[in-house]
Amino acid sequence: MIVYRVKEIFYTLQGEGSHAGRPSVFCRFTSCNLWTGRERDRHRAICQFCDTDFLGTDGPGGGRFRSAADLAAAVAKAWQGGDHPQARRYVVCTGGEPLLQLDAAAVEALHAEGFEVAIETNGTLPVPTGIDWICVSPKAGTELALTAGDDLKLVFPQPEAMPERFEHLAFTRLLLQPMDGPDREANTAAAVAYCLEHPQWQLSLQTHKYLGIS
Ligand SMILES: C[S@@+](CC[C@H](N)C(=O)[O-])C[C@H]1O[C@@H](n2cnc3c(N)ncnc32)[C@H](O)[C@@H]1O
Ligand SMILES: Nc1nc2[nH]cc(C(=O)O)c2c(=O)[nH]1
Ligand code: SF4
Ligand SMILES: [Mg+2]
Repeated sequence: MIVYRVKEIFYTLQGEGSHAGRPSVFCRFTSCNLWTGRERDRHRAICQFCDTDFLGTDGPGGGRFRSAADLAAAVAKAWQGGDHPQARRYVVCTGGEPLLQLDAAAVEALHAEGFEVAIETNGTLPVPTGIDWICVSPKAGTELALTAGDDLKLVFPQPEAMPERFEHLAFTRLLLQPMDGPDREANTAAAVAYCLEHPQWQLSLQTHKYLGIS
């Protein structure tokens, strides 16, 4: 039986959010509940601005893993940082929407391989126990199932999901990330202006795109 479908597994720096700059293995799960991933469906998706190819299992390190232990072994194989007393191994589970697949067994197996486990999620699905770092990125037109965590990283601007709506939630940090696409420059300027006026919000840039790394 195939348990986990993964688009790609790769080692890079976390580009976004509070852990930007941290060496990380990215485990990108296939599929999302807010878009099919097909360009022809984008205009009618709930989430229309996605910057990611999460379809299939054909990326570097991707595949179909038959158990949590197999998945964790593939993640461990991708880690290139060795072991150091001041740097725990770090895996970022993303997608697609990782919470369609990531379960307590996978989190446990990743812990057993020595990883601290982070997740990037749209916040619409319940989380399994044991995840060490939760980043929720809310999407207009959806209801949040996850209203507490570490980073709340809002892609900006989304007219139907403005920052005020999320300020009362129980997150350690509130971040605005400029929406990439044809208006990235204007969106970045608008996000800078918003943070300057509302200092409870901080800017999150997608630094990997500026650096030209994955
Ligand atoms: C591709 S998503 C995968 C994880 C999950 N489905 C989610 O939406 O959080 C990873 C991160 O990229 C952000 N993102 C996606 N498209 C973006 C865009 N065009 N500009 C800026 N951030 C984007 C998401 O909001 C999320 O924080
Ligand atoms: N370097 C890098 N940092 C990231 N942070 C979140 C990402 C994602 O796609 O979830 C991402 C990504 O795709 N690459
Ligand atoms: S929820 Fe995340 S993965 Fe799904 S389409 Fe939106 S940004 Fe992409
Ligand atoms: Mg990305």
